[in-house]
Amino acid sequence: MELQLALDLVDIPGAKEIVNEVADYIDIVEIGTPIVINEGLRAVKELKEAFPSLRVLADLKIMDAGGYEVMKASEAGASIITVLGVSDDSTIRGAVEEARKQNTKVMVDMINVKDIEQRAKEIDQMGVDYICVHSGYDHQAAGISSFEDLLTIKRVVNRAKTAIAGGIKLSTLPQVIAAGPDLVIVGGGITGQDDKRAAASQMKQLVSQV
Ligand SMILES: O=C([C@H](O)CO)[C@H](O)[C@H](O)COP(=O)(O)O
Repeated sequence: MELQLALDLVDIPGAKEIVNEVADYIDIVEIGTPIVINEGLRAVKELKEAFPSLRVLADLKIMDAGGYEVMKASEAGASIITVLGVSDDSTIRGAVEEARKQNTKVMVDMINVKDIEQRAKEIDQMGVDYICVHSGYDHQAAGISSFEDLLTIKRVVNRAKTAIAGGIKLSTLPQVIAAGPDLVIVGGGITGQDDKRAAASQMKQLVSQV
């Protein structure tokens, strides 16, 4: 099981500062959607250059033009790029085709997918690398968690790796780990702590036991 750090509410220097603190304990660093909106793919490029041994995920949440956008993120240094599960099949297939050419990977974010079971089965057949259940900020504010969705995808996904994101904290991590995702994505559960290094270290210790 791997740990991904999601960076959302910082600029490029702030992102580098946090990764400096926690790099020993994370497998993947995510350049979150808000950073991409503020700073563009330059953020992906700069983080990859600063931390070449880490995989960088570009959380573009692609909804259209999958092939083109995966190409641009891959060229910037991303190893994994996100596409939305609510997108048209052609967008997801285009993203997968381009990722294969670029030797990068596609993660499908299931945020706002209504029928998780049915859509996860369909997407799993499209050759994507990860299927991620996700309770985004707005759902978290409404008290919605994606834990039940994780159990669903664990049951029906056979080919892709499974991942979960959205409001995961040290206190909820053991329950998440027990469900057996391949990848756990944590943002505020690390970046919102006074001692980020300690939080990342404790989380890495837990996910590494599996
Ligand atoms: O994808 C995310 C969100 O939609 C903002 O772009 C976050 O990276 C994801 O939710 C993980 O962050 P936390 O919820 O703070 O753990």
